[in-house]
Amino acid sequence: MAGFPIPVSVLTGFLGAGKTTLLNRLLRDPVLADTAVIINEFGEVAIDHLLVEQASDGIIQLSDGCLCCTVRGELVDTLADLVDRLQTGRIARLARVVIETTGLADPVPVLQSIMAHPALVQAFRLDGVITLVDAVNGNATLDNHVEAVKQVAVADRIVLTKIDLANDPREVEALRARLRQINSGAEVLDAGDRSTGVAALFDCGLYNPATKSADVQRWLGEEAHHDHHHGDHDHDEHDHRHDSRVRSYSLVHDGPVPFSAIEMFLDLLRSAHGERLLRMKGVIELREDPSRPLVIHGVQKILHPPVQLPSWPDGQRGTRLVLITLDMPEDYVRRLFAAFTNKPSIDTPDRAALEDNPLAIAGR
Ligand SMILES: Nc1nc2c(ncn2[C@@H]2O[C@H](COP(=O)(O)OP(=O)(O)OP(=O)(O)O)[C@@H](O)[C@H]2O)c(=O)[nH]1
Repeated sequence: MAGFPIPVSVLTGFLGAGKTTLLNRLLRDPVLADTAVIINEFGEVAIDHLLVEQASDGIIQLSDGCLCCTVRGELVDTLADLVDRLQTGRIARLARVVIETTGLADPVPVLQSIMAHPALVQAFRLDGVITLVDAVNGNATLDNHVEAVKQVAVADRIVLTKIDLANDPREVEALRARLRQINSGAEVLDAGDRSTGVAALFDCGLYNPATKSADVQRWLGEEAHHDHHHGDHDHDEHDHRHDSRVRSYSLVHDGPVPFSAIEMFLDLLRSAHGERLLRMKGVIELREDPSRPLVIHGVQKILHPPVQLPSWPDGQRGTRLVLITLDMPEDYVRRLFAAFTNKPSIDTPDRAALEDNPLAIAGR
């Protein structure tokens, strides 16, 4: 059906980080007409809801005058309901969905619920995760809550809010450095900047409707261009104890890889460490069809149905995977990848050995 899959953006950030404030501002942009806003609200009064409504001119109405849905039950039901309304003509157009998660939420299950649902995965595509971090409380929040670190780790865009309230610019810079350390692939933007608008925050997906092309480099983030990780934490481990649990790194292989090898690599990774794999995205040069890159992305054990692009958009072939992990032994992943791409090092079992007995190399 025309118009599908509908891009979904997930707006997350800790309690009071400024999600609703930013959303209200964004919704004034006419580009966001025909956007449905889903608010994952567990508080008493839906103040967010009212605020969103006030700023809502031009946005579609979902039911009796309400433009946003407040989710208390299942997010998947709300999304399925939106599709149903669209298909039965009760909504004329639905160009985009924005899900504002509750502040305490781990965003990974939200992403999973879209990807794991056979019908929803056809109707929606994940555009990106926008994570807000409060410049005043951000450091303490990251210290105290691993969920906050996860929110930063899985982000495609990070927005620093309340910089105007911060007393010490050096602390803001330290926070900025910390965010880059946790997630070097995501752009870090300032909420107060005029440029931090719709264009900067949406369309993080692989396919960019503005340029009508796929931008692999932008989608994967700069991390993909360095075959090394950024997990060398020179911070005090006591202060930043959660940060070091989260790693983002890229795996790069020049030259084509057989589909079976990639499939087996991903299967092993997901079965051995699925819950530790927060997010994964990548492009693969297939031996069977090297001119058409295979695009994969996944959340934990769930892999979005892979798609093939008609050609290599930026001319740069090869296999590039970006992994964001929690408590996953990076060494294991690198060895596994090397084994399947036939680059065994001296102390790494080769692919045949892995296929014979995959559990024998379970990590360390
Ligand atoms: N000075 C300043 N205040 C801000 C900024 N962003 C948000 N605020 C204020 O911070 C408070 C919380 O903002 P909200 O937008 O409600 O935050 P939220 O993340 O939606 O909050 P929850 O839904 O409770 O998690 C409000 O009083 C906002 O006016 C900012 O950049 N600067």
